[in-house]
Amino acid sequence: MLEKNETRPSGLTAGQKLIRFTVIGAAVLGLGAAFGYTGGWLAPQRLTADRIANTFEPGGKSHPGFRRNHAKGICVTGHFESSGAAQTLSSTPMFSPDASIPLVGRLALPGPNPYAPDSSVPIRSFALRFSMPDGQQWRTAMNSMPVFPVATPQSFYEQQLASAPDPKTGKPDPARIKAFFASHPETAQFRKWVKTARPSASFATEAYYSLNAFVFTNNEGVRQNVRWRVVPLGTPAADDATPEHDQNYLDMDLVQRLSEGPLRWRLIVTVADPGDPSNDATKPWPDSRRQVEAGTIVIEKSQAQDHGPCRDINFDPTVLPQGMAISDDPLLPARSSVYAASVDRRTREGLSRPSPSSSAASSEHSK
Ligand code: HEM
Repeated sequence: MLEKNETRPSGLTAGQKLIRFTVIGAAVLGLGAAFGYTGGWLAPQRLTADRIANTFEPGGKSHPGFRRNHAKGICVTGHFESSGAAQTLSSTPMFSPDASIPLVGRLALPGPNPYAPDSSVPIRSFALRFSMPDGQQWRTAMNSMPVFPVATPQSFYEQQLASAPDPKTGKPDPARIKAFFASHPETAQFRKWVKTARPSASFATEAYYSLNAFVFTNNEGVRQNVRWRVVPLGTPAADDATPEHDQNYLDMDLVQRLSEGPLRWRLIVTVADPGDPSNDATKPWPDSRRQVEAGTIVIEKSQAQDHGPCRDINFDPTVLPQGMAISDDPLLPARSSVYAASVDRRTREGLSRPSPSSSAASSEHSK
């Protein structure tokens, strides 16, 4: 309360007001510019997560509710049985001797089409989310090829553009793909692999690779660069998938195999030698590197992805427990932000509609 004889401050002078408004205006403009920069509106050529995500919607068309990449897939559940051997590499509770960790996974085909024929691509994928008793998680998304075509998000983007369907033919233009490969010699090892790769007729017979490098830290604080892969255990090779196979051959094969018992993969960690590149997924490490068998992945059940437990999971490979961290591989942060853009789009669009692949495996199968 003002005393009777007190006077109010006389107010700001015109000059002071001008300064105040200028400062407020600058702050608002600065904030807007920061949003604009982050959103890529100020620099249309700058590579953003949304711009990469758009490449999975060729011609501006998408399949609402589905993952923007690896759209056709099936959920699986099971657990991981630790051997204890990887405890020397990472302090994660998952690698404690005799740990048994529940998991939710997803087996899938790369590509944005949830109705793609199983024989359309020679690559299959396996994503896993391990949930530890103390609430920590390890999420990993692996592909069935031992080497990635490109090393950087920019090259990935260029490859996506080069292999997009030509609006005139509806098919990728071989000349553009050839030109991309010619200007990207780092794709050589991948091209060599892809020449002999065949689309397998089973998810169960494939090995799946982390491709990116990560850093493991053990209880003594020793840090080492690693990659990992999962290798099928006791599963004889299956035939190649052919165009004659049913659209949902892979799902039906999985359901059939699980009705006979669980499927198993060995989780093998490869430890880098000093000097092995950790920032370049186009360069596999030599086979002679130390291999540590961390344990066994046991898959017991499958569920259609439109109502299964994997549907809403973002298998972001940067979600890691204590004792694991991302490396300096530039693909990892890019993957994290583009997966988030994909999750944002698909969850905003509503629930995935049942796909042909879903209907083939709409009941749970376990033994
Ligand atoms: C910059 C490079 C990459 C980009 C932009 C990219 C993009 C994407 C996107 C948008 C999704 C869908 C995510 C979702 O909606 O949940 C996805 C899924 C997936 N990606 Fe990548 N990816 C990249 C590199 C890789 C690499 C190197 C691997 C292999 C190790 C990989 C393996 C997978 C797998 C397995 C899935 C399916 C996950 C699931 O089943 O939900 N990706 N990717």
